[in-house]
Amino acid sequence: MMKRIIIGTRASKLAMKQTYEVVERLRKQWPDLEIAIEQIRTTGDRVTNVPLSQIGGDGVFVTEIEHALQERRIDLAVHSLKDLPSMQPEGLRLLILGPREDVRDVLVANETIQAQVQSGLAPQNLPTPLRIGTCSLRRIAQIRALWPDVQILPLRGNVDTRLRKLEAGDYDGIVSAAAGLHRLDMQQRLAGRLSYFSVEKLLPAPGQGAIALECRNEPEIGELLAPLNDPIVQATTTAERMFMRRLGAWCYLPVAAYADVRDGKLILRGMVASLDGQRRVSVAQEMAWTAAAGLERAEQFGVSLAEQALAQGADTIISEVDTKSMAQEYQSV
Ligand SMILES: NCc1[nH]cc(CCC(=O)O)c1CC(=O)O
Repeated sequence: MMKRIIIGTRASKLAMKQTYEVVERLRKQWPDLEIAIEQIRTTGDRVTNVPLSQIGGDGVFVTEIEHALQERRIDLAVHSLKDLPSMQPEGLRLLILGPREDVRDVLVANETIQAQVQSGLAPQNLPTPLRIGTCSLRRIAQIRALWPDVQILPLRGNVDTRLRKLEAGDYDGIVSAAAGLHRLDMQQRLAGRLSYFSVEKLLPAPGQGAIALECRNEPEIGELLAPLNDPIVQATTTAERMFMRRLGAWCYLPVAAYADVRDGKLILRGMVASLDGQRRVSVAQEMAWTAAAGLERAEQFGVSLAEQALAQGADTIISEVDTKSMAQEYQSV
């Protein structure tokens, strides 16, 4: 059994909060384990004024951390699963922590539409044009389907930066993952200004709300982390990520997927939409799920749902997304 481990993480508030959560869980499980934390600066942290897709797209928040794992400078990395590319690097594996945070996206309103948020956001009550900040193609496509006249404005940065830009009056509202706001205990501060999108209205990104533990594929560290693994969240997020991977969807495409397990059934929903919100392929499928079914079943399930989406025209929608021009401004997480 290992006596000491080094955990690598980004330095953002959200990343540190997630890391401390993991440290606490490890301490409970292994009281004698020595734990050190090493903060790692990623390309995504260094370059903040340029759209993510221009500085390398996929993996800008994780590549440096994965190198540190491969070079044995750290033993464990804590990530938001959503930030990880759907292809796993050689020699590294993922264990998913449970429980999963709220998977939904949420609209954070500024005072221009706060009253409408409280009365339920009927489209006819919203200002025209409604100015919404997001950089995610997945959110853009689905928000345009909900509110056809919406004006989408690019918005990047960590949670604090995004909220600061909202307070400055640049937007009527911004759309974020509820999980990030909840983990940073922002609900109180934002009370009365939050309007949650049901997953039916705005399907989340694969892995949204889940924390991933990444380590070398070696038995010693695997043994240490196994008790923290949540097999259900591991299976559902695996299905979501395989849906994404089969579509060849790098993080700048408008692709969404969400799975959960209810009454012994794994239900997976997937969606691909055009950026104008006009065309959409939505697919769903369920299978009996028990822990014994194994992850491979969940993987195949994600692939087969993606193939259904392709058969219904998802490939046309994907190929029509003008990735060159869109990639300059937006990403999809
Ligand atoms: N790269 C953005 C990112 N990565 C993880 C989260 C939130 C937490 C989560 O979904 O687990 C966010 C913020 C957002 O999308 O609004």
